[in-house]
Amino acid sequence: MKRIYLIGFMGCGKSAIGRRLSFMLKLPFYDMDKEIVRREGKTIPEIFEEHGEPYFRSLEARFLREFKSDCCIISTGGGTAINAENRKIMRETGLVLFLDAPFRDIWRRIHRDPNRPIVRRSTKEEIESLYHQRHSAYKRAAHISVRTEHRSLRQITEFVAFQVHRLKGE
Ligand SMILES: Nc1ncnc2c1ncn2[C@@H]1O[C@H](COP(=O)(O)OP(=O)(O)OP(=O)(O)O)[C@@H](O)[C@H]1O
Ligand SMILES: O=C(O)C1=C[C@@H](O)[C@@H](O)[C@H](O)C1
Ligand SMILES: [Mg+2]
Repeated sequence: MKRIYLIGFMGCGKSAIGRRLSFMLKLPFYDMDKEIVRREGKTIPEIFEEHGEPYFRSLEARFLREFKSDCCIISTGGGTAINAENRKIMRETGLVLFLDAPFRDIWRRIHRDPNRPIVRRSTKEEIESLYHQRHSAYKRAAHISVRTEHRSLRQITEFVAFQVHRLKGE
């Protein structure tokens, strides 16, 4: 089996679902944001502040280009799927699932989190506009979109696991 990528906007649940899915499917789990933080020895706000956003984007692209393992779950960063080369790599090396959450759920989850530099530097209106701008890139990247509204983390994880088994059986 190839890789399973989770994509979507900040706070849609990529990290939370990825961790649960890895337990359920007994597959290794990689959270791209955490891998980048570990490799750089800096937090994401520090990387943005000290080196700028383009440098962070280059680290995401390099992670995907150089990553070697198969049969694993990868939670991407919220901006990973915006880059066309990243989309191509993900679609060619795995199954790409878009966790499609409504903006009001997203905003409730992220607006007080200091670890997301884009949220820290923007107004609610700016984040909402970014959410709409990015939506079509997530759709383009994904093999499957999963609507998360009114669903618990457990329900979403079970639904994603079901989709993975269904596609494996085809
Ligand atoms: N369907 C859901 N029901 C309840 N809580 C949720 C749901 N989805 C996500 N959450 C919670 O919202 C918070 C943000 O989720 P998470 O960190 O997984 O987002 P993310 O997509 O990884 O964001 P980022 O792109 O910034 O890394 C977490 O506390 C998570 O447990
Ligand atoms: O949506 C984004 O651009 C980001 C999302 C997070 O996962 C991190 O990758 C970082 O905070 C940038
Ligand atoms: Mg995350």
